[in-house]
Amino acid sequence: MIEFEDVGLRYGHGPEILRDLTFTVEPGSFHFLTGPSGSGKTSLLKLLLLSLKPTRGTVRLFGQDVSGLDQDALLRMRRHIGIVFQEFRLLDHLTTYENVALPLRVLGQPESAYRANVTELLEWVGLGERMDAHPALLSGGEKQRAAIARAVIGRPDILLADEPTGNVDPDLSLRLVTLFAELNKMGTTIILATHELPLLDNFSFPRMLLRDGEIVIHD
Ligand SMILES: Nc1ncnc2c1ncn2[C@@H]1O[C@H](COP(=O)(O)OP(=O)(O)OP(=O)(O)O)[C@@H](O)[C@H]1O
Repeated sequence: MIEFEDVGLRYGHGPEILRDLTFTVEPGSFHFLTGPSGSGKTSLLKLLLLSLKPTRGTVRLFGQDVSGLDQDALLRMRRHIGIVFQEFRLLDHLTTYENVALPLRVLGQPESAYRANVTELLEWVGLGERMDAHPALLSGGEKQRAAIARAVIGRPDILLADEPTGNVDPDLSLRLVTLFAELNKMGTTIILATHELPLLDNFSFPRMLLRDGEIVIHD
């Protein structure tokens, strides 16, 4: 599903910040991406999200070398990938329900086609009672669950998460990763970047450890 072969990335004329990345992610798997601050986790997620192109090597997603794809094909592929950003990126002028429904609205779906799915998903992530609230009134954990719901409403094949537990207490962190694990059980491939190593010990998923731009452990 995801194949990297000797991938390198540099920003502008700067040094290579990702080097010699060669790995495969099988469909339906769950990987933690970890490593110290500045090791390149966010940059690697951007390559996976197709918002950055590698400066060398080959990235294959869904069996296709992404370097040969035109803008339309990249956008089509991008629809199969969901992302949860650390800073939520919810729109304050929309309700929680409207934020989660937004990706479907943008695709032109009528509300009658998605209302029941959005409501069901919000109930599943524990926001059934909060769906009419605006994000400013949600707690950090509620915002994060809304961001997760928005990322998965379009049923992406791959879900990327950048430090999704960055702003919440350890108990809630554990519950959020458990939520990702439940999504994974339903078939979504997940790559979750975090530097919270103790949290990972609660789960047996393989870890990719980035150090100075290279993967040093992938088990
Ligand atoms: N747009 C950019 N232009 C130039 N250099 C960048 C850019 N974005 C990131 N970098 C550099 O690339 C390196 C990797 O950064 P990246 O954000 O990918 O690491 P990270 O592991 O996600 O860090 P953190 O855990 O602190 O978020 C760092 O040295 C950073 O300064």
